Amino acid sequence: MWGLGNLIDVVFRLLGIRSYQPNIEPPPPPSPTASSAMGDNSNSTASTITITTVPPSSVGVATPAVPGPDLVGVTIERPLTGAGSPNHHHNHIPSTPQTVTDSTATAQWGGKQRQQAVVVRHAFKTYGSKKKPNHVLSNLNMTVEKGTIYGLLGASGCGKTTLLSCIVGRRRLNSGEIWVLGGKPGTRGSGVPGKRVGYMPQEIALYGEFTIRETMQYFGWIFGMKSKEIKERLEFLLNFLDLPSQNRMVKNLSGGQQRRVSFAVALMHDPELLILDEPTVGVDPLLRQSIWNHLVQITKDGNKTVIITTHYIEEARQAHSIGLMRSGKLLAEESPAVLLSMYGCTSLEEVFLKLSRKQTQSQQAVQQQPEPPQLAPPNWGGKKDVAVSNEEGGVVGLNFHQSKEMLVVDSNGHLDAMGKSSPSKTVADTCQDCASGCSEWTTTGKLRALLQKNFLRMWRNVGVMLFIFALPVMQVILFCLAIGGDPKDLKLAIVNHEANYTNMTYQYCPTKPGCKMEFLSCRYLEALNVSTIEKVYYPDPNAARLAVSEGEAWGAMYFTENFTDALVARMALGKEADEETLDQSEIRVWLDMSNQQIGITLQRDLQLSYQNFTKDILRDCDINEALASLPISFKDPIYGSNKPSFTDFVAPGVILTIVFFLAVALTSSALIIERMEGLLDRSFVAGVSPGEILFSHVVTQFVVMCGQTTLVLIFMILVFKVQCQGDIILVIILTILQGLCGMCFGFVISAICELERNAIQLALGSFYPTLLLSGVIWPIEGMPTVLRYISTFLPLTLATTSLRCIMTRGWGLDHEDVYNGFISTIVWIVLFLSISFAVLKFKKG
Ligand SMILES: Nc1ncnc2c1ncn2[C@@H]1O[C@H](COP(=O)(O)OP(=O)(O)OP(=O)(O)O)[C@@H](O)[C@H]1O
Repeated sequence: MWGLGNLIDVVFRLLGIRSYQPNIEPPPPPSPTASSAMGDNSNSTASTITITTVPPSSVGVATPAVPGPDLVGVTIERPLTGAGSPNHHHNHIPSTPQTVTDSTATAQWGGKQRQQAVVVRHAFKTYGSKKKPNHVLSNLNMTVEKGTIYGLLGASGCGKTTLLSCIVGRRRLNSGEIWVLGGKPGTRGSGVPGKRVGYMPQEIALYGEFTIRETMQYFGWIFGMKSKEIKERLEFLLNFLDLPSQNRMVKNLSGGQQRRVSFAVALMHDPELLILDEPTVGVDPLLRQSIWNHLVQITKDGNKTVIITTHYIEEARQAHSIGLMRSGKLLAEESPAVLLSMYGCTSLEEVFLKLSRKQTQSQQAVQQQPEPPQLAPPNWGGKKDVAVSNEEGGVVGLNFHQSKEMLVVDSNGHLDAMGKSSPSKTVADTCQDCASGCSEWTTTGKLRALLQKNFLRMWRNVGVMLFIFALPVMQVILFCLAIGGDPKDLKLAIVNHEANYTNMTYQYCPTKPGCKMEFLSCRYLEALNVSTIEKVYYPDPNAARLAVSEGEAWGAMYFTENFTDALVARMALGKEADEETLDQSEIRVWLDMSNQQIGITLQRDLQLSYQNFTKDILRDCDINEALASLPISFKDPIYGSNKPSFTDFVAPGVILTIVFFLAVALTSSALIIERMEGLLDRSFVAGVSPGEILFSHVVTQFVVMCGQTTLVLIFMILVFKVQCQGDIILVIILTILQGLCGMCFGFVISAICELERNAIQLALGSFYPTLLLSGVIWPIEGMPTVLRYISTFLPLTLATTSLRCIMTRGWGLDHEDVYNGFISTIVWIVLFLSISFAVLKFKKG
């Protein structure tokens, strides 16, 4: 009879609310198919439902090739339906995992009741787009009993790794259900991913720059082990796996040694469930045998379970059960001895070939049928358990009686995927065992491990260290030396017909000091002795202009023969001056304005020099020199100086850009490299959450950022004297915040990009638009209106304005322009962090 829990759950379901019970999934009503397999009891209203098992074969006793303890004398219960012979091709996988509470109906190994460590039901998994799906798992069912070694065999690419990654919670099925150690992987309190599982992925997935000891310490800390425990375990594993000195760097080990270290990591915390993806590749036969012996040993007491994939099919004879996988299904799931006798083969390879042929034939037969059965989505209970019937129709000759022990709904309607060796211990209990540890958002061990890992990786990589600290300094130095200075030695082609032409570098031109109106052109040319201009002399205006057109000079200047007389007449006559006087008194200049900065500099210096020249004459003649100025008087500016520096304008934006994009560069690849090397997955499976990974990187980067910011500001402000009128504390805080913002943007990039190449492209691709649109090198007031709006919503724009206001105007946080920069930066940080956290959390294949 359903308990109150079920009733509440049904009400919740009707209301569309998923009730929360740690690790307990409310079971769907039993399907008719399951019912028939269960016999009458399935419909019983008794407090427990007793289910029979589907038998393996007529062979009731499976004797493994390498008999391990508990393996002799296997008793598997007979079905009530009597459809258990392999010849019946009966595929009675219960559509819903159900618990057996009647001990007579459970599988027994050596007289012991077996619990189920892993149950996979109706698993479907595709990669690729909906239009072109690559079906990797197609209605796969699998049962791994606790305390056994389960060998998962199959050709390359058949989906073994995919299945394992779904079991450890790193990938999600498209549909179907997986139960691991009584809970669903990835659910709260299940301990999976986490310390209940030891996972050895196919790739090495180790930090190359760590020593063996540091590697084990890292994972040991993550698993919450004490330093003493780690040391002891390390010593055992070094001996057991014949590893070299614990101080050897992983990257300097041979391929086989690296695989053994990887295996040691999986064994480190002595987990309940070991998932090993090809652990024996590249391992010599002696060690391979000792690995297998160890696996047999640890499963001896019935508490540890091992799932292992291997390409050496024959070595899997030592497993208690074998799952032969092909085309996304298990062709068979049985003990090696049963498989061999059932198919009359002498090797497992033969069995596999036989089964594969049968599967191909059955698929062809199905295709020839007028109405091929649809591959229906899995149906957990209810009337149409189509998936089960399809298996029968689609995979002829397969023995799917893997459910030696089914799962039964207990009196409270709770699902016991473990098969319950102790009636008092339910799945809920099992899961709650670890709930205290699993529900903590983090542990000091994990943080310690992650932080040490980040710092150690940087420390061990001198190139990265130099990059981190030398690059911003170099950028500042280069910026201050290369940008904003006045152009120097710009060639000006001068033609002065008041003096005789001598040669290009020299022209005799007498200057008369005091209030003497002679050779005024020479006096002006003397006033033109500025560092910007290098004078070159030409005999006539045409030659000078030709020099400009040929790029030999930036401008040509011409004084007429009677320049001095005409200029004096112009000043004396004032409004009476005739056209010719005006024309002759003119200094004619032709500039090359193709380079705006150079053209403007020349214009500025020619005009300033002329003003100085006239003021000098007027002063010598006791006339008010103010007459030489335009009647617009620029008083001392309120902010800045009368001779504004481009450096001061650009510096705030450059400081932020350097810190922002260095952080992007550092972080954007950090996660990708770890992910590509399988390290991220390994840490996730060990129980590290995306939040913890992000947090550890934020802390590491923050320390780095403080160093970078200090260096950038010291060089900018103290060494190169870029003006900073405001509070330096505000400058520091805003710069560090921008660094954090860049780091979070880097996280987003690394979370969404699969390849480092794509991350670099995205980071570089975002650099120029951000730089150009953020008002760093040109005022946003000069942009079209639409771009100005877009610009406002970029992470660097308001921050640049804010920093500029602090540094050049000396404003504080009470000014809108200043606090807007802080607010926008914080908003961007939160946004980027949320995006990367969400992507990391939900981006499973
Ligand atoms: N992330 C992915 N995106 C797209 N396709 C994938 C992805 N991972 C695996 N596949 C494809 O899924 C199929 C199964 O791959 P999987 O790695 O699970 O096979 P496998 O049985 O473990 O192979 P092997 O024994 O060679 O390791 C392959 O065709 C593979 O190309």
